Amino acid sequence: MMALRAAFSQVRESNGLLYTLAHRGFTAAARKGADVPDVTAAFERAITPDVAQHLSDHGYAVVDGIFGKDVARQLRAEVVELYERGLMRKNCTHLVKDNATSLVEKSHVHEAELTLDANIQSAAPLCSSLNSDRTMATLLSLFMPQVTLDSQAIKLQYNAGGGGCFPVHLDSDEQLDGRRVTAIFYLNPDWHEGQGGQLRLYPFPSGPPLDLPPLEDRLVLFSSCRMPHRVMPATAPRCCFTIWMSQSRRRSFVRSAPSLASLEPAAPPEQDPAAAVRFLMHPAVKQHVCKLVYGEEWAQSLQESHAESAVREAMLQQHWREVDVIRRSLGKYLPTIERLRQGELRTRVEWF
Ligand SMILES: O=C(O)CCC(=O)C(=O)O
Ligand SMILES: [Fe+2]
Repeated sequence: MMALRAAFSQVRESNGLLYTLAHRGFTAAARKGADVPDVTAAFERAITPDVAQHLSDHGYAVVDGIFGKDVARQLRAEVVELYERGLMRKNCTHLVKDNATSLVEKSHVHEAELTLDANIQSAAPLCSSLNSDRTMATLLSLFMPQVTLDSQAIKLQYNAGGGGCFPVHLDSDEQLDGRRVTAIFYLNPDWHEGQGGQLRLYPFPSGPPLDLPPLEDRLVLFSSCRMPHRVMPATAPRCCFTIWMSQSRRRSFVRSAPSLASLEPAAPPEQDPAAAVRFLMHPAVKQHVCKLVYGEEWAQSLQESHAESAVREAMLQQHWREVDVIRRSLGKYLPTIERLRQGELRTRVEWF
């Protein structure tokens, strides 16, 4: 542990630019009369080797009490202010069909990307200062040698309630972009069960879906490319912000997408069940297995997240066509998939 801490200080000291940016963020917060929180210390307390180990082994980790109540309230106030000043945009689901992308608005969910917009940065100085601090990415890279997180982006979200939610999705595709770790900070004091809005993770096949209430001052980390998740309908306003940490420099070393045929075991699943499980758990295959296993729930979440429209219908039809194709191409593995679903087969998942 001491050796790791020493290595961490060296990394930090060699990166003066990040410190300057973080300091500018704090100065802006201070000008507004806010206390100046020590964000670096908060991240150092939060991202321990144990947290990184849990993230690595299970694909997610939860840390409560990140900044303390006062800072959490300041962060929430910034998110609410951006919403009330009309500086947020409706979040959209992207439907890619016949080489064209249509955007389908999610009901009630509003967002602002801080990274690109100087106006929004100055309206939310504390949130911006969090994104300028690289401690979280540095520590995760140190404790999880599978990833080298060298850039990050932040998005603020205001869900106005009234059933606002997200469909089941992955945040990223490792063939297409560098996002590897999603970190969501929740900012909802006095949350109670009846308000919904839980983050639901699907850590298949390690366990059943897991509901995490969006509690004030809670941080949830998970694998951007390999952890399917959704947000349950929220009946009350719900605030959070997300930091996506990416490995941009090593992207070119990421293996290219293998074909299903090249991964398939030579022996049929009855003869070599272990090889069948390995095949089904390959990240390129597992995402399809999840879509099949949670097909109904996936469809329902698409319906709940968007108002009725022709594009939503097209999205649902596309979903069911995909599920059908997956079911047919994985036909001989269906009994193995069912056993995985029942938790009868133990297997190690590579989450990163
Ligand atoms: O609001 C949340 O809890 C998660 C939002 C989400 O999944 C996303 O922005 O991609
Ligand atoms: Fe997401």
